[in-house]
Amino acid sequence: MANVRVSIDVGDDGVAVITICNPPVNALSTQIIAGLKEKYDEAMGRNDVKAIVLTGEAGRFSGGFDINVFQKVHGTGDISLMPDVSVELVVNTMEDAKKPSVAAVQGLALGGGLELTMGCHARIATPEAQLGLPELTLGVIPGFGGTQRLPRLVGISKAVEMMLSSKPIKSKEGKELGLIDAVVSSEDLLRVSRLWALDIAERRKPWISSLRRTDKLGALSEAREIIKIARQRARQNAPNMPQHQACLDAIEEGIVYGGYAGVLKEAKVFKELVLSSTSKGLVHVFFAQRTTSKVPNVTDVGLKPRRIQKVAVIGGGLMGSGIATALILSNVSVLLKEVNSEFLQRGMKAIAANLRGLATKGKITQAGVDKALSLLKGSLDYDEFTNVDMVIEAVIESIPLKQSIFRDIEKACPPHCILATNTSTIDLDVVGEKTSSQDRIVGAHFFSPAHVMPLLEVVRTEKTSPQVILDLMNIGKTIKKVPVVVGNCTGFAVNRTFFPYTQGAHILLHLGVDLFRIDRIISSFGMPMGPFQLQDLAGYGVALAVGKEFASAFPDRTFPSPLVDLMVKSGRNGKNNGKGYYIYGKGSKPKPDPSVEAIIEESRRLIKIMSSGKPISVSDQEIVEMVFFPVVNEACRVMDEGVVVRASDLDIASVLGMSFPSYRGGIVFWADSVGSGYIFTKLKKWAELYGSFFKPSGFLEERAMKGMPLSAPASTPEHSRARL
Ligand SMILES: C[C@H](O)CC(=O)SCCNC(=O)CCNC(=O)[C@H](O)C(C)(C)COP(=O)(O)OP(=O)(O)OC[C@H]1O[C@@H](n2cnc3c(N)ncnc32)[C@H](O)[C@@H]1OP(=O)(O)O
Repeated sequence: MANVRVSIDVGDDGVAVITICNPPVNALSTQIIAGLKEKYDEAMGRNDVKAIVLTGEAGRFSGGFDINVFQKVHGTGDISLMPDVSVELVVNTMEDAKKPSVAAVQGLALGGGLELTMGCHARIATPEAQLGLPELTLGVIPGFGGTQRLPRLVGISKAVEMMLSSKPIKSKEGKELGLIDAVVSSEDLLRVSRLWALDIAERRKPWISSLRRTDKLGALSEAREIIKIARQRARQNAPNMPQHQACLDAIEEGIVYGGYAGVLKEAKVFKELVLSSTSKGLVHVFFAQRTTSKVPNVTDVGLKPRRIQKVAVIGGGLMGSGIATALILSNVSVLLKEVNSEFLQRGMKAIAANLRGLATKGKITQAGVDKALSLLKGSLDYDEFTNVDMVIEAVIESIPLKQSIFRDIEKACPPHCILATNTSTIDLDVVGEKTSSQDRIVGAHFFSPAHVMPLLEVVRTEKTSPQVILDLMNIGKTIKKVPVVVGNCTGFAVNRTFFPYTQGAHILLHLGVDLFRIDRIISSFGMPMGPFQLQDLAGYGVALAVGKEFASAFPDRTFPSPLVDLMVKSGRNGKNNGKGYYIYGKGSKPKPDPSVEAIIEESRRLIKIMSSGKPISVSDQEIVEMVFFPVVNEACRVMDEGVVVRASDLDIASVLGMSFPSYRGGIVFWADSVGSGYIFTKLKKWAELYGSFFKPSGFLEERAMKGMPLSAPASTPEHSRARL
């Protein structure tokens, strides 16, 4: 591509400005890396060049190594596609050169971008610049020397924190830590950087190679202690993810044997990790998340999102107050409507409490809380709905109530206003049945707590206009959600796909498998908690209501477990009343409650699915499969019916809506790593043994027979009975 290049511009002052240009984030593609080497060689060879300033075009230094290359390596298994940057470019060409380099950093320097700056002899940055090493989020470790140079510039403790958390810092903090040498305005950036480079060349300022520094490393025993603690923490916080320990290995190697040995170790470990399944999953999620914003016939037809300044939220309960919180936090004015002043006050208080919670966790400042609250107004009628751009209804799941609200808001709101509902169970066509505004009716399905959970299902009906979908996607992004456009069906994409999750677990339990073993195994697979603990958390009211919903929509594949009913009868309601499958005490971890065993036995007696009353014997792997393969089976139906635009949207929905482990790439990606044939065979066997709940769908069977991945796009248009 013509606009992908590295340019060199030598001034009268003898400074060569080398600029990376690869829109939009100046990613370090193979071409850019070759260009950097070439321009550096040119600068070294020219007599009129005394020093170098390295920078990025269009206000961004660099978003790091080109992640597309990882994807190519994953697709081909060919690790030789990775260019040799760490030694060849950063050490030999830049850091050990006979002319000094200064990095002029604007916008962002992430991953390989920040690593290039650390190979320079000084770094000048503008105040807003973001500096970070987020490689671990892609299943790898920094691979251009970051594991060695960052500890030498900012000290081991901070470097470990930055790498393991993947969180960037701003220039001001970078300056305090010693990562940045000077913070200047963007107008001054190049001028100051040129002077700085000349000052180094002419020895007015020190010529420092980061890799050779040791002054920030401290005593060996201290360094080892920091790493030991970090290892323990990573084992707890990032189980199943090898990159955390591997990153610490590389840091430790450099501390013990010196920076250069560390660079070599880093390069070796980096290449191994690039080929890991963790990296494959995480890189897939990176691109899949960005692909959700590309919706055929919506985002590719030249429409522009309209500005949404004021939103009315109807209902100040758990969901309504969460949604309102998310909106005001992102500068959108909210009118909160309730039926009486008591409920309104309760809603307003809940919003204030949400904000306080975020402030306590240090996520926003007190000024941020005040600013957000100034955008909130309460209302008991529709008088002020005349100038709202969008309404989000979030009242209880009652069809007549929702229908009457939609009739009212159709009259009260301006004709451009988007009419959205947060229903999770009611058909949108039914919600809007009594209006003549079907084209502006859309689902805005948030997940609880709405101000925290990142997913927003944008539910469209056959009549919702592309403009309305685009507007909702846009406001979703404004409030920092990831909008995924889905079709209108029972449970939409996430709840529909995951309803067999708990069902599968209940079948296993009734086949005699220990409840706490199921939860333990599913947690170690990577879910934040097992299906039973999740039921405790959501409350049994939700479990019963949702169970009924799915039983009537999909009677052929619902397992009629009597257990939740029995739990309620015995006075349990999960976490809400402290008594569920687990016992919940204040401030302590949930403890398995052995007394539920009697209730489970009663449930088993009622349902009698154990053949000759004997528990089945299953391996840990089979437990994972009996819980997740039915989920994959439902995902197949969701894809077949066109409820999602593409398979990878379901991956993102599963990761962000259900906390399916991102390092497994999402539900469909994971299923493909297991293989459609294997899943089909297993489900077929279980269907014969345990009934129709496990019966493989037509879509799965077809893919299995053809040996096709589940994520492959449908080969014929009629394959997909698009519901979108
Ligand atoms: C060897 C080294 O140590 C290894 C590495 O450097 S690994 C890479 C480390 N860098 C990262 O992880 C940063 C990844 N990128 C990001 O976090 C964000 O994209 C960002 C903060 C840079 C910009 O965010 P934002 O402005 O919201 O734009 P965003 O939509 O995410 O990205 C814009 C486009 O750039 C692409 N992009 C971003 N970073 C990229 C990268 N490092 N490589 C390739 N493409 C990249 C995105 O895929 C997207 O493409 P699309 O428009 O075709 O969908």
